[in-house]
Amino acid sequence: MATQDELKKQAAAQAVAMVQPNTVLGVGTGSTVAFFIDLLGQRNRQTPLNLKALVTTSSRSKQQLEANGFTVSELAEVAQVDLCIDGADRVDHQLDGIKGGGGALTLEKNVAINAKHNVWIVDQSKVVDRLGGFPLPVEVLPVSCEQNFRRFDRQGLQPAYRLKADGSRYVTHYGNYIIDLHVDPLPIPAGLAAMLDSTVGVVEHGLFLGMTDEVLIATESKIEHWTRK
Ligand SMILES: O=C(CO)[C@H](O)[C@H](O)COP(=O)(O)O
Repeated sequence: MATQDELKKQAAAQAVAMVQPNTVLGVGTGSTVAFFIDLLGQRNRQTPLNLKALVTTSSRSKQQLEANGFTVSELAEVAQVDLCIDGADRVDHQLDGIKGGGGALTLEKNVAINAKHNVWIVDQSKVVDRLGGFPLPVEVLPVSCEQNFRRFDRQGLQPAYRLKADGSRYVTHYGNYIIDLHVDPLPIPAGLAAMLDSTVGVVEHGLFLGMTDEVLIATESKIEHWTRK
């Protein structure tokens, strides 16, 4: 039986084959994407891809890309991303998902929304019938985080600040906190997304609805290839 890491690597390898030379590539964050970056580096060393530009969604991925010989640009420096490859924490059969387990949701959503084509790479453990089974991250401004925490609590969303190993609050790349909501399954994801989108002090949330075009799912027997209808 393949390990979870072997499955992640298989999905990553398939995504590497989708990258076209002379394009602008977006690269996400996470352990599956980490396999993608190393395999992309291998391919680029064998046959240079001459990417026009490459943007990424975290300092972790940036470091790894640079270690693989890539030059990384800021999103603001590129007009549009041709293809974005990212992981996901959960994905349902409508290709909606929960992301942000690694805390990079704000930049991930900004890169994804500015990409012509989005592909998620996941192993079979991420697939769900109904979105849930994973805390929903919400990035909040520190200035109103307590009010929003209490608001989420009153709404029954079971909020918890994301903490670091030392017990202090996790701080995002942009200096904000993450409140994880523990609702499983999410009853009406689109309604929750709309509520969060209109909550002052919420910077972004991990509901990625209608955003990805394809999902590559590594299962024991094959790579399933789901595309948005
Ligand atoms: O959204 C993310 C980071 O914010 C990742 O894409 C998501 O957490 C999946 O990570 P992994 O491939 O390690 O399971």
